[in-house]
Amino acid sequence: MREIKVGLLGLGTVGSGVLKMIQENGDKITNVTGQRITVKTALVRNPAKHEAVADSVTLTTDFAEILNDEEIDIAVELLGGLHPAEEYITALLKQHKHVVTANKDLIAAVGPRLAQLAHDNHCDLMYEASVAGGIPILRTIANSFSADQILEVKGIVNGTTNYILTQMAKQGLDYDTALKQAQELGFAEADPTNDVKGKDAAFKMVILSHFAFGTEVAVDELEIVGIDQLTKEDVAQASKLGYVVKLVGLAKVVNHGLFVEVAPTLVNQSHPLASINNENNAVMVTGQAVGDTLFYGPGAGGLPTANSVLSDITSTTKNLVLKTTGNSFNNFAQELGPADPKAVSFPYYLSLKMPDVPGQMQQLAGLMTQVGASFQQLVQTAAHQGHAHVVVITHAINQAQLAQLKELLDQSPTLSLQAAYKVLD
Ligand SMILES: NC(=O)C1=CN([C@@H]2O[C@H](COP(=O)(O)OP(=O)(O)OC[C@H]3O[C@@H](n4cnc5c(N)ncnc54)[C@H](OP(=O)(O)O)[C@@H]3O)[C@@H](O)[C@H]2O)C=CC1
Ligand SMILES: N[C@@H](CC=O)C(=O)O
Repeated sequence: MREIKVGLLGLGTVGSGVLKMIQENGDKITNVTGQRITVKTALVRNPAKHEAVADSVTLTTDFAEILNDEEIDIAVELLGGLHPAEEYITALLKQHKHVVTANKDLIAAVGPRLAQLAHDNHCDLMYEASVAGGIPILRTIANSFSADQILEVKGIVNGTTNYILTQMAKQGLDYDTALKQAQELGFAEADPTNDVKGKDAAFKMVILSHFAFGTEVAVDELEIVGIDQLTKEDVAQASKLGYVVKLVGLAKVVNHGLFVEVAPTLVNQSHPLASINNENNAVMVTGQAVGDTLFYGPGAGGLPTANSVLSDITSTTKNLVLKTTGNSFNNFAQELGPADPKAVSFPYYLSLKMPDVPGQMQQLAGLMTQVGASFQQLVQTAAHQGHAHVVVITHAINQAQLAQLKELLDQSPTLSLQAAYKVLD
């Protein structure tokens, strides 16, 4: 039996989970892979923080100790952020070390370049944990949907925002307290801006799109709206109308074009995504042959994410034994342009403020008619300080109609659009 030595880059929430699993589940891992996997060295910023594990693993602040250690076969990058992660992974692959990472920021930005570099150096580069934490979704799409045409992938792919929304809706917590709890529980990124602004979910949708549709999408090509502008009033109003507000990522092929978006969405209470609470994630994959499938589990947290990292470590270990390293994690590639905005339709929830004077509703109805939109539901809440608040759910309108309606409302001297969220029934 060979000993496969791992170098860990990072010993935080996920890194310490990986170390714990390797140390505690060693026998099971050996049973499955036929090899003994051990962590030899861990790169950290502050070794004093990690004294508890100092007798079982060498702690270092010098990346070269892992890069130049010929005994280390697999390096696991769990530092987070673009730099120095990109430089370290590049150097490791050039040094013929196999790499496992959970870094969605990096894979969404330069994944294809790193995959090519891995291939050129006959190395594995795997990143199951980069999407939806503990849900094994990337390998499932790559392996189990290999022959089906995927039509749509949608879901809740950020644990922090789902935790915040759940705690606000069910426990009545305010936004800041819920975010603080998500940070303390290890769900949020070191800087949670990307979580709450929807960018973390967008990175994951970029990676999912690459696997599901074979297409490279740049994160700055996506429409991204976070939860930081969401009001308690909209959440409460949605609830009265029978909806739960969730941060939903959606990627869909429409007429040979790809539509990808991350935005707060009103999800009908009877929809499977409505019951996904706290840090849990769920990804719905719709295939032409298989129909709708749903994958559910913890989307953040040390041990659940570590389990996905371990699935990559054990896969790479098996490849090492079989001498089959260097194959791409995702083999599907095709060109898809952006979807025609006129072909992508959803009902929308519109929240509007207007002076509490006669004639405003007629004006709104006039603008809606101008773009070919119509009311499905309309609720007028009690006027306050001379202003009325009106909530509308439209029948399905396409993205071009929505953009036109937003423009008309922008030009209106009296009607003010506060929020526009897509509706999933
Ligand atoms: N937390 C989660 O639930 C999930 C996280 N991920 C991803 O996993 C990765 C790790 O996340 P997480 O464990 O939460 O992050 P943490 O912030 O908890 O841990 C980061 C670790 O990296 C070390 N580190 C950071 N920068 C450097 C550096 N320049 N040099 C040396 N060491 C460094 C830190 O050292 P020190 O301890 O000394 O400060 C720490 O041990 C990220 O890419 C994240 O997006 C993916 C899915 C879920
Ligand atoms: N910050 C991320 C961690 C997992 O990817 C999240 O909250 O989902």
